Parts: sequence; C-alpha cells; structure tokens
Amino acid sequence: MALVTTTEMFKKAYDGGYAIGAFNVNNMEIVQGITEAARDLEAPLILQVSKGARAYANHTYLVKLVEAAVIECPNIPIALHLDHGPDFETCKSCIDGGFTSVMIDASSKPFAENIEITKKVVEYAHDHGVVVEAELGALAGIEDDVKVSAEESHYTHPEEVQEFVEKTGCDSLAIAIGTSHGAYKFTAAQCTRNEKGELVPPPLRFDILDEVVKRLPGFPIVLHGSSSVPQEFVRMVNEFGGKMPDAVGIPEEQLRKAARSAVCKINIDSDLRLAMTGTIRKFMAEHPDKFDPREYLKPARAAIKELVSHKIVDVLGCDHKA
Ligand SMILES: O=C(CO)COP(=O)(O)O
Ligand SMILES: O=C[C@H](O)COP(=O)(O)O
Ligand SMILES: [Zn+2]
Ligand SMILES: [Zn+2]
Repeated sequence: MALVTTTEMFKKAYDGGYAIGAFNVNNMEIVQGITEAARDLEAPLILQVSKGARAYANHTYLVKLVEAAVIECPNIPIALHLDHGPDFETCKSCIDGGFTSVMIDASSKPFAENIEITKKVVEYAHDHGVVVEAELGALAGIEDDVKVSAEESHYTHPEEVQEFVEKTGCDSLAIAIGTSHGAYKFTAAQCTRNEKGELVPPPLRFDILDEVVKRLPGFPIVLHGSSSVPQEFVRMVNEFGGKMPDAVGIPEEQLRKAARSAVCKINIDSDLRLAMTGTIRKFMAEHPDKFDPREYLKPARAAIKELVSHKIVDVLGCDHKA
C-alpha cells in the first residue's frame, strides 16, 4: 500500500469510536519500533515529522525511512504528516516532498490571521491531494522551540470552531482541552496526589470537547500533547542516572474516553522519548563495557514497539482496523 491521506482512516475511526495514533519519528529505530507494532496489530498509522525532526534528521532521510516502512508493512495504511507546520513555506515543502498530510499551526496568531494562513495552506494542499490539520486554542508546554506557559495557554473557544472550519476548509482540527506538550504537563500546584504519592493531573475539559462536537458533527478532532508519561519509564530514567522529577502526563483512562469520541488522532511523542531514554540509560548502567550502538538501540527499539503496541490496543483501540 502506498502512503495514504488520513481521510479514510478518520472516517472509520469516527464511526468506529476509536482513534489513530500519531507518533513522532526522528530516526530509523523509532520508525521501526512504531511500524513493527502497527504492522503486527494491523493498525492504521500516522507517522509525523516536526520542524525539529527535519532539522535533526533531514527531510529526505525521514521520507525515505517512512517509505521503507511502507514497503515493510504492506498490510497497513500509513500517512506521513507534518507536525506543527509553522508557516506556508514549510507546509509547501512537505506537500511537494511526499507528505500526505500537513498541520499548519497558526494557533498563536489572532483568529482572522489563523484563518487566512490556514486557508492558503488548504488551497495548496488540496490542489496536491494532501489533507490539512489546523489548530484553535493554545496548549501549554514545549512545542518545537516555543514554550507556552500555563498562563499563556488557553482552551479552544467552541463558538469559533464552525466559522473557522467553514472559512478555512481544513480537514481536521486540533483543540486545546487541557492536554499539554512534553513530559512536564502540569506543575505540582495544578495536581493532587494519590495514595502512592504520585501526581494526579486535573481532568481534561470534556465539556469543551462536547461543545465543539455539537458545532462540528462528524468532523475529526485531534488531541496534541497526549503522552501519558508512564511512571515506570520515569522511574527507570531516575534510577539510572537521569533527573526527571515530577514528570507527569495525561492519564490513559482519559485518552481512552477521548478515543471513543470525535477525537480521531492522538499525538504521542514524549512517551517514545522516555521509553527510549529509560531503556538506554538502564542498558548503559548495566553494561558499562559495551560500546556498539546496535546493542543499546536494539532494546530501545523493542521498548518503543512494546509501548506503541500498548497504546494501539489498550488506549486508542485501533488494532485490527487497517
Ligand atoms: O503533540 C505532540 C506532537 O505534536 C506530542 O505530545 P507529547 O509531548 O504529549 O508526546
Ligand atoms: O509537539 C511537539 C512534538 O513533540 C515535536 O517535538 P520537537 O519539536 O522537539 O521535535
Ligand atoms: Zn500549537
Ligand atoms: Zn503537538
């Protein structure tokens, strides 16, 4: 199967009450770990590339790695998506360069300007058979080189979504309902603590999601910043020389609920980083004599595969939906 757009997968996910995982890719081991999981579980898949990933690995390398995955996983549909496209030029370069989906993230701009920029990207993308994700609202956390504080972040205003989608013609919409980018999604002050002393974050604003869905029936919604920051990996990092105090994510129960709703795409990056880094730290600590990168990248890739398998089956519900 060649690379596909997200149109068909979102329609099925919406009707079927599940979500597609959108996982960020930065190198070969990450691509392999994710795609082997999706292939074995026959799950539709979105591989996404950020501006930072393109700067790190180079556009061509990433596209070719994903094309290799398409050859190795002929049983599943895979979309190649630009994550947080900052401007028209970056979106155009990805559309011209083999992506099947792009995000234009003009959510930090005033409403009218967000519409104008998004519309321009949609026109170019649709002319080239590519779909567009746009964003309304501002998530807290770190996204590319921009850090949005809790005070600067704001929820999506449901009364804006209909006009935005009608005027821009975008194909899916990322909204802010309390998720956040990175491994430190909430400060201790925003959380309560459970009996184990772990931080419990404030619940997502499903009331806002409901208001959005009322105004956009049948329209695919996207959740960014949806890593759950598994505490087993935080502990692994900290046990083997790392320092990630109070790293906290979105509880998986809330993501499950979102996946059953109009949310068709759930973005996960930080969890992959944690699985990879925790596993490598442990390996290095336990095998100080080893220096062949294959020896520590192999378990790191396996940890990513296991994590993604868990997300597909236990959180997103998209296994066997290819
Ligand atoms: O939204 C994301 C990529 O766009 C990733 O979010 P996380 O930092 O929660 O993994
Ligand atoms: O939203 C942010 C993604 O996790 C990508 O992060 P990055 O810009 O560090 O590649
Ligand atoms: Zn954004
Ligand atoms: Zn994001």
